[in-house]
Amino acid sequence: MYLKSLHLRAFRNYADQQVEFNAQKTILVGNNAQGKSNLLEAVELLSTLKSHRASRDRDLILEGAGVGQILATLERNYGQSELAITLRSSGRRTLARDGEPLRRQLDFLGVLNAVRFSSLDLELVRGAPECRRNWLDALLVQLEPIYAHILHQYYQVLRQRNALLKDIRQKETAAQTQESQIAKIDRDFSQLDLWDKQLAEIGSRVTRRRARVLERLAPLAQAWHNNISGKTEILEIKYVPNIICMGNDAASVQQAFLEKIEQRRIAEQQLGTTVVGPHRDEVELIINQTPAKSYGSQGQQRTLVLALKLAELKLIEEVIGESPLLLLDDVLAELDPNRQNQLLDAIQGRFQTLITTTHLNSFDAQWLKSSQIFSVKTGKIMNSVFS
Ligand SMILES: Nc1ncnc2c1ncn2[C@@H]1O[C@H](COP(=O)(O)OP(=O)(O)OP(=O)(O)O)[C@@H](O)[C@H]1O
Repeated sequence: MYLKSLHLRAFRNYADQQVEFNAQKTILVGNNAQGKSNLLEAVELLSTLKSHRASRDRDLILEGAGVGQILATLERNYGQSELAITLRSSGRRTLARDGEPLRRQLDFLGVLNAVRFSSLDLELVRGAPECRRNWLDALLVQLEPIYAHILHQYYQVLRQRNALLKDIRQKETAAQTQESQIAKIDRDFSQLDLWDKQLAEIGSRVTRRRARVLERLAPLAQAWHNNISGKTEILEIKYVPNIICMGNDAASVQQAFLEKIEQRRIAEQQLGTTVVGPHRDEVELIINQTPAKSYGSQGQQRTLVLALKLAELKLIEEVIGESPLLLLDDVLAELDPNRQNQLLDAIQGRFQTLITTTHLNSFDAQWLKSSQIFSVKTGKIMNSVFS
């Protein structure tokens, strides 16, 4: 797929900016805080409808404006697509594809696929399990947009179940002094049974999909890691689901889920929260039999993240049948020449790549020659004197 143009209206620090892409590689060069990452963020939004930096749409809209817009023209094997996201400070977003308003996010997701790689991605190795779950979920949404809906449903059920558990705990405390609370608790328990079933049903869909995607991703990442490390390191990626089950069929996972809920019932009631389910999954990253998180050197961790990102690119390409975009946010200059070359070799003109950087000196001359170079200054993009 190829992003032909992008039009940002009142988005972040861009008032009204049109960008036409005309090379396989685009380099955005500029000082800090000029708007380079903001442009990649717009592409990220087109791809996932989420930003890793903003939780509220209000922050994405140019300060002082009420409405912001991201418009894009994308070329895919099946033809051209026009994408539009309208952001409102009041919070309601609207989406359109080829001029038609879309009611479901699902119909927007999966049109533009992209893999983002930034220095923040080291958190994938170093950060809490949540970072790895989020990464895996974002990848799944790209491969299978319906997963966004499944995940949304799961967190909805989880929230309701947590509220009920909290309520039961409060009533139990009160029941020690008031008889009238006991009947209410009985009613809550029968409601809890219903939530258990829903949690197990939707939660097992999450667990099974995460297991499946890691099964496909792991060998790709292993091969890249082995290659980049000069065959000195062996990477292992292990999915550690909260619900452990021998089979991966829906019935077995659901059964294991319900059994675990039963085992942890007292703990859940005492804590007043759900302790069973994929919101407690972990993905272990192990290099030469040692957890990368605690023992990996910075260099090893960088190699690992690079291997994961290259594996993501390959997997999306395999599943979608088209090459996704690659967004490199200030990351190339941080890689040593060996890793830089590995990455550049892997891209080989196959993936449209948008790169942000504060300086061009670390780039290979050949690379610069074949790239389109823009300079970014206070929310304005100009053709660079280097191109
Ligand atoms: N909603 C907004 N309205 C106006 N300006 C904004 C908004 N959100 C962010 N900015 C501005 O955008 C700039 C940050 O841009 P960006 O994150 O793209 O930096 P960058 O060019 O990638 O730099 P760095 O190399 O530091 O990452 C800051 O000047 C910030 O004040």
